[in-house]
Amino acid sequence: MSRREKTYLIPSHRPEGDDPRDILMERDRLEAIIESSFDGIYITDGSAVTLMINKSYEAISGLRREEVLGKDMRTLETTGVISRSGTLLAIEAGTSVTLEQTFKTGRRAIITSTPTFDQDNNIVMVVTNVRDVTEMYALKGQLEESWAQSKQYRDELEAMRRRLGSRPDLIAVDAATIATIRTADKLAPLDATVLIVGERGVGKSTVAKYIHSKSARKKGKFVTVSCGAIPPETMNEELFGVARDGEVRPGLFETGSGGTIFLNEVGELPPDIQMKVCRLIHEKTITRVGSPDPVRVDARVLASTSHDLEQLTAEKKLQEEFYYCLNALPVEVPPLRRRREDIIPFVQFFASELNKKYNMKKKFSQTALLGLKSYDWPGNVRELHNVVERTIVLSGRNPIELEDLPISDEIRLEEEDLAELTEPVDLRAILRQVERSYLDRAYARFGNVRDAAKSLGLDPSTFVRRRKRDAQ
Ligand SMILES: Nc1ncnc2c1ncn2[C@@H]1O[C@H](COP(=O)(O)OP(=O)(O)OP(=O)(O)O)[C@@H](O)[C@H]1O
Repeated sequence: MSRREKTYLIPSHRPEGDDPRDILMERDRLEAIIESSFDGIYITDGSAVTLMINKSYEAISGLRREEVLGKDMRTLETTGVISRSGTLLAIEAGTSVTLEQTFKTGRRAIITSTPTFDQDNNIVMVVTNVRDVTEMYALKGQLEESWAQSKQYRDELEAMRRRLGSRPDLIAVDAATIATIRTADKLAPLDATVLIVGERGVGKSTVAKYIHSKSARKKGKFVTVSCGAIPPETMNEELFGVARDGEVRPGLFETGSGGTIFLNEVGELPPDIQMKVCRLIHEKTITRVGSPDPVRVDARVLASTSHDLEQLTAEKKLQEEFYYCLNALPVEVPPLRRRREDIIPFVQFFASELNKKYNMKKKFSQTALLGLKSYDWPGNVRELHNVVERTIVLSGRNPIELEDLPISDEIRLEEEDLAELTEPVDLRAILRQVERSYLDRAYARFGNVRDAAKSLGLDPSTFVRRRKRDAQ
């Protein structure tokens, strides 16, 4: 800044006898204070001609010194350099004026113009404090956007909860799981065979039960047939029942009449049984062992597999007809590692169930939770349940730490996993920004620290301290 500009700063009149060197030093000191202010400062003389602006003003407004220095506020207003002049309003009103100002650069600020009077009550100077609100508006925009987004999520969750209302034990937080549940919702009322596909322990039986609970057959039985667990020699009798020597023993399929039959690991069924199940699906009839008479079984068939049925068909382990019989409406339950947002809710859900069961109050530390979230879970939800149970029962510590997990050796927390841990640091920064905008707004509204602090329930010294801190 040139000397000539500086001479505007200190009024030219001075008491007789003052040393001009002292005055110059005093002026420099004042200059330095104004220049180092975080707020923008804009000073005019009593007739609204610009005397000085500081660096912060340039930064906030995007205007350059030479665009405004020596200019009358009326000119700046009419040429659109600034929207409305606080200085002119303050001169007119004879008191402080606060308003929002837009600059020709598109930036925005809250300004407070305060007139200074001489002994004869003439305005000699107007000092305007300028606070940047561009960032605040950007933040406000971001905040509104995330509000809108979280409202959308809340609505979706709410809708999902309404649908899951009768099944509070069904965890579906990750978008991938929600998509699976949506598909299940569409298929549930159709009374058609659905093939539920997914790795071991992902929740295929759980989805089958869900479909049953949302179907017209929900009041009927849900009969699970563990296809791999029934010895082949007795399978026919167990599934289709026996009618021999006037004695009838109904099989599993018959007990499911009126409800749903769930064929778990359907690929394990031997070929002769596969064709009989096809008949059950298409004609809703079976024949008991020992009798040629058809018996009506009005059941819906759901099936699950963790194998590639197409490959089993190519290998001739699965009859082609049976494959087409099953595969018309497939639903995929993704592995847990592809729906990681479910992991922590699962842990919390299982932990609360197990704490009740064992009368404990164990919790997992945040790092342990992130460790669990980062693990790949080859055994999916079933493995997760086992790990949570083992840890709750065996760990001597509360909260349970990462090292207490039986899988801790296999967990490698990467930086991106820990990003969730460092989130509170970002959050703190965001909160500071929000706090700052509130402090600034209050100050702009009341024009003084005391009232602004009071409006926010703070004492003035805290208000000043926080404002200073948040500005850094
Ligand atoms: N979405 C879910 N909400 C709550 N619990 C679940 C969910 N998915 C799975 N589980 C629980 O995880 C365990 C394994 O689930 P489930 O038996 O449904 O898996 P699966 O895929 O049918 O297993 P498998 O392939 O071994 O037959 C069960 O204890 C089940 O209650």
